[in-house]
Amino acid sequence: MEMKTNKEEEVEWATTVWSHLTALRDRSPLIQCITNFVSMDLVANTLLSAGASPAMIHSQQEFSDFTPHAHALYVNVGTLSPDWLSSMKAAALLANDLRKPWVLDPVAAGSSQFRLNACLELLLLKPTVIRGNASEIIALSQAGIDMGPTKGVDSCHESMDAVEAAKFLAEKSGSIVAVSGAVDIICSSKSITHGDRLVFVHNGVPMLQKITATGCAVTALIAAFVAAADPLHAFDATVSALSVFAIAGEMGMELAKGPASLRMHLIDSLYGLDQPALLSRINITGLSCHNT
Ligand SMILES: Nc1ncnc2c1ncn2[C@@H]1O[C@H](COP(=O)(O)OP(=O)(O)O)[C@@H](O)[C@H]1O
Ligand SMILES: Cc1ncsc1CCOP(=O)(O)O
Ligand SMILES: [Mg+2]
Repeated sequence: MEMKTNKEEEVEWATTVWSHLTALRDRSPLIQCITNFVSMDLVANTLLSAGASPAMIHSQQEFSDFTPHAHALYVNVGTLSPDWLSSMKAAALLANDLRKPWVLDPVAAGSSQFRLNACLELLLLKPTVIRGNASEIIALSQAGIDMGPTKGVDSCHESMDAVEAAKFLAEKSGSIVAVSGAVDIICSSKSITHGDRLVFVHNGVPMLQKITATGCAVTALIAAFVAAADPLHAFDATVSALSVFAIAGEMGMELAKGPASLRMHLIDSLYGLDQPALLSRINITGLSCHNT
């Protein structure tokens, strides 16, 4: 295999991310969201501004009519209760039967035994992608060993501390695993279609952590990018979603005075993101296609 230079890698990623964003805008996929009460507004507005179509449909009675029309399912355990959990499992099973991608956000996975068990049960239903912060991914990878420290929905680890946990979880689950933080990490294991891959996205601004539900919103965006992509390109679609969201955060930060105005400018920047802005900011390391 020929080694690529950093510049070649950067140009290749810029082309990949732009083509995934264009596909999302052209196809405008319908995303079924079963997400927490805190995040519903930001998730829906993020999906709309990126070009997708969100629908918050969480009642099992509606799934047989609605889910066949959705292009992907997004499941988020942020405000979990036992009946929401049965809805989530029913929706994930149906998505699998219909061969539609589904994406899991294990919010605060290590905060209680109920939540951790729920996330592990959902993992058995084979999400296409799992996206969490470092503490969430570490909690899932160590399940049964140690609950570890918790700060609820926020992370008490740096994303780079979760590289080994992410690799382990990707191997164990067969899902693409994404860890958000100062550096976003995306990995998949050799045992799955996407091969043995590890990619780092170096975009974003720390202020994104001061807006509730930005993690939930970027996971929903992953569902939309994966929905608009060929299933074989789900890994690159995941990288693209994380990169586009973080770049919109950087652009929004240039106009913002604090978290509240960043929230507004983030959505505007996502809506208006064009190719020159993307090209000038993109900062991804790791190969953009199978290296075998
Ligand atoms: N220190 C940071 N610097 C730059 N971007 C960050 C930082 N921390 C988080 N982000 C970005 O904020 C968004 C939400 O991630 P994060 O805060 O880790 O999720 P969660 O809300 O699930 O904890 C992601 O786009 C991520 O890249
Ligand atoms: C504050 C809070 N409490 C339960 S869910 C939630 C939102 C968490 O959102 P995120 O993990 O994206 O910051
Ligand atoms: Mg957060």
